[in-house]
Amino acid sequence: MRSFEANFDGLVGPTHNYAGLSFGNVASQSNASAISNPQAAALQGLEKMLAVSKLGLVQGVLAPQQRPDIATLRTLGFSGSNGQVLEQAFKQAPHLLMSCYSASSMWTANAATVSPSADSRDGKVHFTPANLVNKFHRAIEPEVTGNILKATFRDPEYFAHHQPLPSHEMFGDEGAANHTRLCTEYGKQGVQLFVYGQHGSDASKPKPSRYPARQTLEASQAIARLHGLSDDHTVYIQQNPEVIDQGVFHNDVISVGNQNVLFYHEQAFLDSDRKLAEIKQKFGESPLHFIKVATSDVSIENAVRSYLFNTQIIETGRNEMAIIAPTECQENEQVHRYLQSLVEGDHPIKQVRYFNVKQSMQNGGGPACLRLRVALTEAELAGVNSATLIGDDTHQALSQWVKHHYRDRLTINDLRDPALLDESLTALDELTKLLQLGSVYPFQQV
Ligand SMILES: NCCC[C@H](NC(=O)CCC(=O)O)C(=O)O
Repeated sequence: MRSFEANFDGLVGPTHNYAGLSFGNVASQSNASAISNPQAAALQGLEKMLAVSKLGLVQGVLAPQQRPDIATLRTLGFSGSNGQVLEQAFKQAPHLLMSCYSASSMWTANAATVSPSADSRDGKVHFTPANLVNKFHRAIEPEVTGNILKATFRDPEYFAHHQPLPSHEMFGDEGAANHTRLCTEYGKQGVQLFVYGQHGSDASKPKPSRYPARQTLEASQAIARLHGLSDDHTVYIQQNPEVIDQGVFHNDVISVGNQNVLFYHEQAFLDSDRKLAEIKQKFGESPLHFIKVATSDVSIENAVRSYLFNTQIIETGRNEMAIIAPTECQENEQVHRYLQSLVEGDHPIKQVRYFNVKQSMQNGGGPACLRLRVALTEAELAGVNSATLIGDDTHQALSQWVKHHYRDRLTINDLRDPALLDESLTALDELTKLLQLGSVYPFQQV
């Protein structure tokens, strides 16, 4: 049966703003308090989705979270009418208000880890929502993420949905941003790479000193167990703590893989040679391309600034791939030069396409952060909620919905405005109808 990779991008929510919430994420910190444009952000994302679907890939969309998360604000002791809750939080603890308003669920690479049926013992596609415990504004995502995933990947015959891992730093889990799968064909047994930032239960092991490591080995191991993966086809690699300290807060800021290609910076991993040999041995005899980028070609600073590795490598034909890169890669002289030479190399990557996702980039999310990859067979695709799949019609309907409901300017001061809450919930209620999701949001369940 035909198999392929589908990409499910996060739809940017109506409250997209720059709050400087992510310590260790250079872009988020340096754009704290900048003025955002939620409408442009959502439309940029939708343009990318349509373009990828026109390249022949199956493209879907995942709905955003309910923001503001008024229930969490109430749990934290703010009370009265919704307007009073917002005003009290704004005055007493603005960082909590900003957290409960964040549109961070747009980065669906952090929504979950996904294992395709070809690798799982029970032959199902497995999903585990990431607990995102390292950042408060993201730790409030997993429950609704689980609802949205279940409403999107609906058919229990094909899809297994797990609970997020326990909310403890020992099991810090950031989802697919720290996970890559190599394979010969999407529907054949592949090798899953789990890249972790630190050991959760052994303080003597290497770890970064300046910025947090968000993913633990213990979390990755638990997911491999839940998804029924075999040890013979699973590799755990530690991320180099030195690059985390330079702003590489997820592995997908320093490496990306697709099919038989692993594209990575020479400083990405600890114990690189041994780990790459393990991947090769577990991958088997078929050709495997390790594309290593030297520091002399692209510095870590330029990799972090341009998001060279936060690109999507997609299949465009038999053994032909394209890179979907942010326009920041074109604007960075060293990276642009590198990409021009890359497509001449002896490997399947033949072209680079640039996309403007600047609204997301300014918060540290590139093209790859915006998508969750789900390898599927034809039969599994038939079990997906078809209203969430992107084609011209859905693209148009969603773009109109965005233009109708979203503001084109948002500052931190606007978050105290109760009208923003009403606008946001009205928009989301309509969205659940457009995408046929049912009542996935807390405000729809009371
Ligand atoms: N995969 C990309 C994730 C980017 C995300 N940024 C943020 O949450 C920034 C939010 C803000 O600062 O307003 C993060 O760091 O987890």
